[in-house]
Amino acid sequence: MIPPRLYIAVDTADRAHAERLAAAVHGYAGLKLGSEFFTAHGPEGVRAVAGDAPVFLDLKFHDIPNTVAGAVRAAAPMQPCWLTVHASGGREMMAAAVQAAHRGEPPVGVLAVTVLTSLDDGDLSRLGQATPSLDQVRRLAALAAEAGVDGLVCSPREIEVVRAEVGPDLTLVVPGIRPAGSDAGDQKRAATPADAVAAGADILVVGRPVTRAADPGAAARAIAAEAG
Ligand SMILES: O=c1ccn([C@@H]2O[C@H](COP(=O)(O)O)[C@@H](O)[C@H]2O)c(=O)[nH]1
Repeated sequence: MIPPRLYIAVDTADRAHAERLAAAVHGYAGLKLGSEFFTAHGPEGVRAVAGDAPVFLDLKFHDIPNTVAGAVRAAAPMQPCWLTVHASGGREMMAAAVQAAHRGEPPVGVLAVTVLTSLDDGDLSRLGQATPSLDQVRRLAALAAEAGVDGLVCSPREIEVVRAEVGPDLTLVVPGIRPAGSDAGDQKRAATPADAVAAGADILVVGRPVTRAADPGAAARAIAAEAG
């Protein structure tokens, strides 16, 4: 199977809704299952809803290295293509995650989340981080690359800077995607599918513009077409 360029964020605790979304996008998008779905339904729910679709397990692990490595080992039987850790957990933690993920059979790809796309420079400043988001993303991306991760999660607005920092080999996964005219919601560093792909995104992550659409299948197909 060709790895999907589009993952739909199935952020719901309603299993029937998740199953309908999975059916609507089957065959041309993968499924990103995160803390809302996983907390409600666990590994069994992930397996049941995903079926044969590629799974991106977005639990954003952030803990000491030993604990994160254990969580990655525990996630491996779900056979996700990707899982996430927070880059701000540090190089040692990311390296422990990578070691555990690559020992799995099949190995799992580790993505490091740089700076959440829901944060802008004002939010970061209120967290005591005066450095602009672009510089924080660049620094975390470099650290994650040193730790050996397979890819990075960044906003569409940082793709070019991140690519220049880490080179061509890492997969750049980009949430904060909003088709023109759609509601940004809590996303503060967002862009359209076409702009994200033009900037060099490898994988787009889209949630509410698809999951809250009257016809999620049609919405996902339109985004896939725009992404090319
Ligand atoms: O920086 C990040 C990291 C992860 N996400 C996740 O992507 C989706 C986006 O959903 P939308 O409904 O399209 O906003 C969601 O599951 C987040 O947990 C992110 O948005 N930003």
